[in-house]
Amino acid sequence: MIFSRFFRRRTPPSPQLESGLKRSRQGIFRQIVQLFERSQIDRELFDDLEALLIQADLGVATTEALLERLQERVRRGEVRDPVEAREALREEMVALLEAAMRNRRVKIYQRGVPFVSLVVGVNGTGKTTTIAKLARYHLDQGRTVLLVAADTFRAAAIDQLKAWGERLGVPVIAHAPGADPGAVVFDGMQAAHNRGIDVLLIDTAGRLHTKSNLMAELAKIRRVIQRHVPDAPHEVLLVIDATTGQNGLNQARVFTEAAGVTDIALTKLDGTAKGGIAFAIARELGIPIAYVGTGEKPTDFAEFDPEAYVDALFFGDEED
Ligand SMILES: Nc1nc2c(ncn2[C@@H]2O[C@H](COP(=O)(O)OP(=O)(O)OP(=O)(O)O)[C@@H](O)[C@H]2O)c(=O)[nH]1
Repeated sequence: MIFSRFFRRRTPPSPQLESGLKRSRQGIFRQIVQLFERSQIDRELFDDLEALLIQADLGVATTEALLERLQERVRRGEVRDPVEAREALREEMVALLEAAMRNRRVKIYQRGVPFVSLVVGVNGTGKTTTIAKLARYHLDQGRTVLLVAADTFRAAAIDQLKAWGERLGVPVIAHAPGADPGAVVFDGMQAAHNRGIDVLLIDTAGRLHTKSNLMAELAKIRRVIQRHVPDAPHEVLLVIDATTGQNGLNQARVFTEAAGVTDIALTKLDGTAKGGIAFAIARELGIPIAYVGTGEKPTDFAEFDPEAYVDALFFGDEED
């Protein structure tokens, strides 16, 4: 447990996060921890920290903002040696994630009114898998779930959602490939009412066509939803693939402008050493990360917690 000597861990470990962030922790974040084994805070330490944070995918703007906060604390005399600087870095990283979390809408689940979640994002980011994970999460909380295959553009997407529905024992509303997504959503809303469903998870088409097409399609889906439940969708969840790094952030900007995104699900954290993308998302989009995906199984999923996330980047139970 070499890392525990360097940072004070405050959150209980989350097994999903701990294993999901292993590559990040054992790669760049280990090097970041090691920077603070030096004897003094100097220019070189900040330069090396800057390079590593950028390498970890925090992006230039977010890295500069973090370094500025740290340097300010050094100037004020609050941070006097590398050990204090490590602790300050941890605090600033948590604060950065928490700032976006303050924009979180409270999720209210009421019996008799379906909670409608519109899941958006580029194909291949893990949208369908995330829907399966969310379905399992809501089932575990005792809620009934219905899946809606509104990504009618690809036959495979419909089949994949049906397969998950079967595995999880959850009904799926689907039409033939090429059908009008609005019509599928209409049937989904009606089925939710008739069956007294608590949570409706809607899979949408993720092809990166023009922003105006994307907006038009999502606006239509919204109108159909609101005919049944005026204050829905209650959640517009954007799925971002962590392995695509800064590119994923650019896609996110398009969807944020087109879809009124309320929450982010950050997937495939297990497949990257660049877990720093979460900080760039939080700071540059200001949208809360609600969930993280840490593998292909429905259980490889966790609600996002800023402290647990930062701690999992710095601590692990590996003995190496
Ligand atoms: N390692 C890992 N793989 C994941 C995760 N989430 C999804 N995947 C995999 O990523 C691939 C794409 O996931 P999908 O859920 O099909 O992605 P999608 O966005 O629905 O994409 P389309 O089906 O192309 O619309 C699949 O092989 C998933 O098993 C994750 O958190 N970790």
